[in-house]
Amino acid sequence: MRSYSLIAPAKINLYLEIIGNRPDGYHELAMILQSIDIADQINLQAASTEEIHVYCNHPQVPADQSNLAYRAAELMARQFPDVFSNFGGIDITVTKRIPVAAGLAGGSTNAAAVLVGIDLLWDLGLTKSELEELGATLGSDVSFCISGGTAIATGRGELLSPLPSLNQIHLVLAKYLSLEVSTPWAYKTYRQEFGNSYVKNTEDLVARANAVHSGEMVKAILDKDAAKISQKLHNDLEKVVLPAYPQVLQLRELFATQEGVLGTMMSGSGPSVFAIVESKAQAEIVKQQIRTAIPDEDLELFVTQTIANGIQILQGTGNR
Ligand SMILES: C[C@@](CO)(OP(=O)(O)O)[C@H](O)COP(=O)(O)OP(=O)(O)OC[C@H]1O[C@@H](n2ccc(N)nc2=O)[C@H](O)[C@@H]1O
Ligand SMILES: Nc1ncnc2c1ncn2[C@@H]1O[C@H](COP(=O)(O)OP(=O)(O)O)[C@@H](O)[C@H]1O
Repeated sequence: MRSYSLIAPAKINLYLEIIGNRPDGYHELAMILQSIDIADQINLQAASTEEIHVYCNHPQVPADQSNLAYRAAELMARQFPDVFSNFGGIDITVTKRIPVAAGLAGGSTNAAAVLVGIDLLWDLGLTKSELEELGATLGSDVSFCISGGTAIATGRGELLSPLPSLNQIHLVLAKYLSLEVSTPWAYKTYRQEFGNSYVKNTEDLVARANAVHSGEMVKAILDKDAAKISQKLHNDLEKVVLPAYPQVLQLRELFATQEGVLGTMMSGSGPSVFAIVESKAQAEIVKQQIRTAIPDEDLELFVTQTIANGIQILQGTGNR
């Protein structure tokens, strides 16, 4: 039986600017996305059942048709019905290590891995941009997760311009296990509170998009300068999430006052918060300091780093 194992890394947002409302109800964004080395493992196994099944070890992740990994497989089955009926069903096993509902694109990167894996499993030979186009129909962050690394993302988040790789920037990442922030809530609240300050029509949107402020961050990335990157971190969604979630605000403030922390920011729609530090050794010290300040077992802490890749193939067999 054919099978593939893939590694699906999480992402953080080094920059997230909300440019305006879009006619499709989404928000026009200017983001800089960055892969990190916290990753899930996705195993795909051809099955004789002619059905798609998802198995997942995490209590907060549904193992039904709402799972993004399931939806990615279903999309491929719909796109390539003849190949699907030729190869039969698929068993998908998701081994979760990425914190769930954290602003780290956990579901999106699982979907990206399933697209890449099924392309191999079924010998489809799809190009990166074909896979990215399919990914964009599943979620705004799925396209990025395919190639990962460092990229400017505009539109809904699906229009990508790769940047030179930025590996080995050391990070400490924190997330309260039981705290979840809904992405639709975060954008809706932002629109209600700040919608008047930005543009409403397409012409203005183009003018505003030309004036986004991520240029300084791009320069810092090109210089691979962790200190400069740390000074230019930005996330508009902090304006609505921090006031509504005091625990996230507390984490953000605690990180900012730790010796050795170059910069700190919430990732995506939260509630995870990351800090950039100078070295792995420094990251371990900062992690320990945060643990001492907040001994709550509900707080998950990770020492991690930026990486230059998205979905990676761990192993695969092509024997039918
Ligand atoms: C906030 C970000 C930042 O990278 O990440 P997460 O916090 O989810 O990881 C993304 O914009 C999230 O991407 P993703 O989670 O793929 O979003 P989607 O499934 O496409 O959309 C979820 C919901 O978010 C809102 N949404 C999303 C993207 C966008 N440009 N405008 C929006 O208004 C919409 O309400 C949509 O229904
Ligand atoms: N494969 C998956 N992995 C994680 N979460 C998933 C998955 N499929 C569906 N979900 C659901 O998607 C929601 C968002 O989770 P996740 O993708 O981890 O966060 P975020 O969108 O903040 O990056 C959660 O409520 C979770 O139950």
